[in-house]
Amino acid sequence: QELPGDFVLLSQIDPSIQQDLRYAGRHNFMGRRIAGYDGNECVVKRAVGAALREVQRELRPRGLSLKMLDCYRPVRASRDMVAWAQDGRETAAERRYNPGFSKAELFRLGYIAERSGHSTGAAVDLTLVDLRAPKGPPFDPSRDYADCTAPAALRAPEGSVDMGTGYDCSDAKAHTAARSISAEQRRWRTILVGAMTRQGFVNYSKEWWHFSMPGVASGAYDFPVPRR
Ligand SMILES: C[C@@H](N)C(=O)N[C@H](C)C(=O)O
Ligand SMILES: [Zn+2]
Repeated sequence: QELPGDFVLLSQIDPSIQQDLRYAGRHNFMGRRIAGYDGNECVVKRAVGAALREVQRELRPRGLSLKMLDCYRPVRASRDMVAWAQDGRETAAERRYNPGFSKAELFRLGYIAERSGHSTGAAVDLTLVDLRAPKGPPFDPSRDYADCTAPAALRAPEGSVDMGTGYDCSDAKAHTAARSISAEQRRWRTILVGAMTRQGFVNYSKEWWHFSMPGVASGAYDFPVPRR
């Protein structure tokens, strides 16, 4: 597959890193595939991919794996998010991701960026999978799950360790340093942030899952996320 600039498929750098690009399907805050996500394939700048391979190398002997939730994001996807946030409607399923305020506030409060670092290939959203834990149920789009701040057994399943909130939970509980989580949830966040920081990534304080690599970005791109 031809990719512009210095972009690579993460699967070619480290196929052991799990991928569940949530914006390529229905299990996300918009409840549908987001524009530009033609496939579930993590694309990043080469330096980011190399650093993720090193993070994975550190985690694997501990029985853990990275799971990518978002990688390179086409500019058209951010435009789709802006239009959705301003459409004046809000379903209960959408509200699960921002239980404390309306989706129209998501950009002003810093939970989604109009010009996202993801579009440069230098930012990623990710979590940890405990390779020794049982697999857990799949996401069922017809079910009424509890909101993203609820206990893990009640919220939509994500097939990953319990970080205290679901992915893309726009709430103070998702702030990386939140005090309102358990010691075990804090321990998982500390493991993820520690492993990523050691390879040069910087965490975004409002989202335990969002990391970027300084010095790698060189402009925003709009090619579609490829199919596998
Ligand atoms: C939307 C969320 N996954 C995210 O990535 N937020 C940051 C702020 C962004 O949009 O760049
Ligand atoms: Zn992100």
